Amino acid sequence: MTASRILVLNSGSSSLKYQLLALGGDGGGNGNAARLATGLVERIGEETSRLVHEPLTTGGGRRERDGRVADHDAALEAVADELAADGLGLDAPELAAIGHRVVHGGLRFTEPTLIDDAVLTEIERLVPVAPLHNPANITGIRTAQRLRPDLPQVAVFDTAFHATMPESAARYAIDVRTADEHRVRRYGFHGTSHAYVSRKAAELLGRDPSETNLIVLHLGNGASASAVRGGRCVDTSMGLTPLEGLVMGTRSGDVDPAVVFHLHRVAGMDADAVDELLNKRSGLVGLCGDNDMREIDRRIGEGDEAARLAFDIYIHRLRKYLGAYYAVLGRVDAVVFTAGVGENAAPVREAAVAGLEGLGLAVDKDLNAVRGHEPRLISPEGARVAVAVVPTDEELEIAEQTYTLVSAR
Ligand SMILES: Nc1ncnc2c1ncn2[C@@H]1O[C@H](COP(=O)(O)OP(=O)(O)O)[C@@H](O)[C@H]1O
Ligand SMILES: CC(=O)OP(=O)(O)O
Ligand SMILES: [Mg+2]
Repeated sequence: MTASRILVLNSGSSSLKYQLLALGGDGGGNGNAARLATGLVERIGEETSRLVHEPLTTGGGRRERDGRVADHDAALEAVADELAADGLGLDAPELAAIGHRVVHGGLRFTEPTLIDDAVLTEIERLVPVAPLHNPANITGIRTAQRLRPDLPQVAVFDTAFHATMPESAARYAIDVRTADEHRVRRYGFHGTSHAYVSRKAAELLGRDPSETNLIVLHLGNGASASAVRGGRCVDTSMGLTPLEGLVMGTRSGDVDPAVVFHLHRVAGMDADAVDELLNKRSGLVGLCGDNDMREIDRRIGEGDEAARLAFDIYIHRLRKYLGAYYAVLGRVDAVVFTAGVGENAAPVREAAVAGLEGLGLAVDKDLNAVRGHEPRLISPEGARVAVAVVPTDEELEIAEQTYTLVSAR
């Protein structure tokens, strides 16, 4: 059987990550998916944009291009050129569909969805509740439609996995009529990652996912925790928007909502100014000027007080959610770390569970220091609760969901 190619686009506020995969054919690694090319365009809109492209099957090496990429439209054009140079262009007949990561799907979208005008309008309507993400996702979709109007375009939503949250976790304790009228509730994000990592973690533990309870910590630039019972999400730390919960690279996570009125009344900041403060000038960058955990780690090593305090605040919040989700689940089989920080920052993992032996939680120092791309346990042998590192792969998950949907048409 010949494979179908799926191009996956993950458009962030200032970046475009992409992967081209072949699915449904014979052979190939990773189940039956083979990765053909991967890359990213970062710092879109700045003078110092950079494109990194890596063909994975042609034997050609990794290519980097520096120079301004004005917007997401130009970014996708540049990616299309790189793919074409490898004989993997968007005009290839093997290309079966384009899968898009869409961050906010609201109440309506809880499954992978074929994109038409009505779907696009609904994704646009959700821009106010995902202001950093949905606009970039929409540009990605429009450009892809322009380049290949004949191809199915599929949206895979970050919110979908969290649709199973019970009302007790999904509702805020505010006036019900106001909440319902404006659809103010907790949606949760990074769901594609939480779902993928939950399945992989159960596999690593040798357990049936339907009988496995997990706390999944997706710690990237954006960060969120999920409580997963038997493969279904029962609580997650992000809410109406991807601002609630953990301390992130540039986002505050939880604050007293009165901070917003206070800054309005005493500092004259309007809604947009506070929005910008909490989303872009808070979190690690607001606390110490850096949002990259590698840099923070280096500064801590030099005795930098601000970096130390930023790290401590980050860890304190993470531990609070760990404790909360332990109580939500009652029985926990594993705590699972994923995404850029979770997969790479051993000091974060160590500090997150330090002193929690009473809860059955510990990391083995040597196992925690191991680096790698495979799912692995880092808890001591025989530990009551496993602690694991499971690399996420949102692109593979989106490709598989996209392939399943278009193959069934
Ligand atoms: N080797 C590393 N050590 C510590 N932290 C790392 C390392 N590599 C990446 N990170 C962290 O991961 C973050 C990016 O995570 P990622 O999951 O790629 O985020 P996003 O998908 O939101 O762009 C970086 O900002 C940095 O803090
Ligand atoms: C929803 C979200 O926060 O996504 P990211 O981590 O990619 O910014
Ligand atoms: Mg991410």
